[in-house]
Amino acid sequence: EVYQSLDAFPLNLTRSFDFIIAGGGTAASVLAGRLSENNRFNVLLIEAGNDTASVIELIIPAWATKRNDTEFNWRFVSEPMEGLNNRTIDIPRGRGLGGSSAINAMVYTRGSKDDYDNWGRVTGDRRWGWEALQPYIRRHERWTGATGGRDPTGQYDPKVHGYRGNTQTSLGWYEPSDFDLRVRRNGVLQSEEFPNVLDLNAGKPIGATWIQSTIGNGERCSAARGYLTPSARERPNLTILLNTYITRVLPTPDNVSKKLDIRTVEIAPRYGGTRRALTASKELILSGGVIGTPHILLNSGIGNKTELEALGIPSIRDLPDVGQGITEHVSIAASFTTVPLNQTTIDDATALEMWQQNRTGPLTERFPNHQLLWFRLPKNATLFQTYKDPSTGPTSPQFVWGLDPTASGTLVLLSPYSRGTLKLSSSDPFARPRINYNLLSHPYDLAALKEGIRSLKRYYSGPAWEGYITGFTGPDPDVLSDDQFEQVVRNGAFTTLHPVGSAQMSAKGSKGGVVDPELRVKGVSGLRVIDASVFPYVPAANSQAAVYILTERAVDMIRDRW
Ligand SMILES: Cc1cc2nc3c(=O)[nH]c(=O)nc-3n(C[C@H](O)[C@H](O)[C@H](O)COP(=O)(O)OP(=O)(O)OC[C@H]3O[C@@H](n4cnc5c(N)ncnc54)[C@H](O)[C@@H]3O)c2cc1C
Repeated sequence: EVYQSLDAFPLNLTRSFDFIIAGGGTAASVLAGRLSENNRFNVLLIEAGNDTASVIELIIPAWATKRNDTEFNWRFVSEPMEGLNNRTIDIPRGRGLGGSSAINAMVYTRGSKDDYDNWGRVTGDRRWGWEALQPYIRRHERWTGATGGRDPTGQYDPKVHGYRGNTQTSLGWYEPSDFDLRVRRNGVLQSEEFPNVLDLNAGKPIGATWIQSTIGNGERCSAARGYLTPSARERPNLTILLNTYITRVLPTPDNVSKKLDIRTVEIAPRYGGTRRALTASKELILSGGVIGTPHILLNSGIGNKTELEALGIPSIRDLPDVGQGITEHVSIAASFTTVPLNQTTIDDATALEMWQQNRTGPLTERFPNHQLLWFRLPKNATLFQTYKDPSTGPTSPQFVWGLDPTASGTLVLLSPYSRGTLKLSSSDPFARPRINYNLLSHPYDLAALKEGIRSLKRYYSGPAWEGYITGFTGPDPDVLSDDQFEQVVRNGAFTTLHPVGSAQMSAKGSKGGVVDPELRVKGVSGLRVIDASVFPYVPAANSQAAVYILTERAVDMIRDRW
């Protein structure tokens, strides 16, 4: 059953809930869908926003940004960052069922083998490594081929996909363009540094890859649409409560064990009002995302004791790492010039007709480019004489660049050293938290972006680009002085919306971190955190696939326990 608001939610619910999932986003939708498959489990999911599943702008892939309003987007704003010459940046995050997966750009990239092996290393738990995660990597996915049914042979590896999962994935509807073929030709001619890769989701995405998306039959497949399907919503053991704000999690008052037990969630109507408390009989699972989760923990008195008490919030568990260590990809714009391009475009009315008639055409895509270039710097790059490479290993790209026919775009640094923080601004749970990613606070990140630009220059000087690329507009570290380059980057850098790691998992005995490798809050029983906040490192990839993988893994940990 779906309740539209707390007011509509019956006060005298006789049912008790085995699991309460606090937050209704990407991870939460997977949890609610999977746990309620077992009719022994009574599951309640609580979400601050509205339903998203039938909002047309959130279904048509090219229309994703049309609902960039506060209904479906929290629209946080960062604090001024020193590394960005005191600029603030916008921090969009999904609000509504499916969370960020309902408003994101749908790019489907799992990351590299080393990304996951590194999770296994830092948590001392091999279950988080690439090989051990293979069943979960496939379990969430339903590969659907290419939109419109064209033959995608040679653009993906059928062996590495899942076919029976909930998240529909696909290649785009377009046939490869002359530009795409030029990219592939260059992949052969420059195969040493920029090879062609058959499938970006096979564990070693280094080279030119075709883009895959969480799109099925020309429609966005958010976590809400994939897991909270009409038939899942009909389950008598699944309750969804919308437009309800989680203020805090609360300790169990009559707890007899010495260990702090937390299974109660305090909630209020979306815009404030009388608060209520609900207790799970088995577990409370926090899935508020990279901003919501640490915000709720801190509001509850779980975090840095000194800082919380200074705000007048009684500490119930001193965990100084709550809100610490947020990692986000940092990016800069760069542009090359090309010979005049003869690009045909389809007008808006025709595009809409194509989508309506048979779910084809440009509205089935979010981006105009069909391929991505993932790359690493040469092993002997002088930069590594000064800095240890922060990327997780040789299968992890250090950069990604969208291969757009205009040869202009965004260069993304995938493994930055800089780490950020989230802190409370007041003891009011409705007050916005103070978010500072500290972008470009570590000198490696700036130095790496400089080398990344040089790699792009080498790429576009490859033999296949003769007669196509005519120049480089910049920012060019070989033309600008060091100081000029630095100022261009600091004044222009932005992010790619993949923040993670505000409540990180760490090894069982480790004093650092917020959750153990089973994602239980350290020193607390009854409470897990399952979402992107637990990632100890940002993957060298867009972050949603890793959330699906992590959550499917976590579902089995919960099932094993109960
Ligand atoms: C605009 C945008 C574009 C992106 N593009 C891509 C992309 O192309 N590919 C990709 O892989 N990744 C992309 N990402 C990132 C990816 O979507 C996220 O990493 C992932 O969805 C996060 O999942 P999550 O479960 O951790 O959090 P979310 O999905 O954000 O879920 C958190 C949920 O908790 C709810 N919540 C928070 N606080 C409270 C509270 N106090 N009370 C009640 N509910 C609360 C929120 O409303 C939300 O529904 C993008 C993200 C954004 C915002």
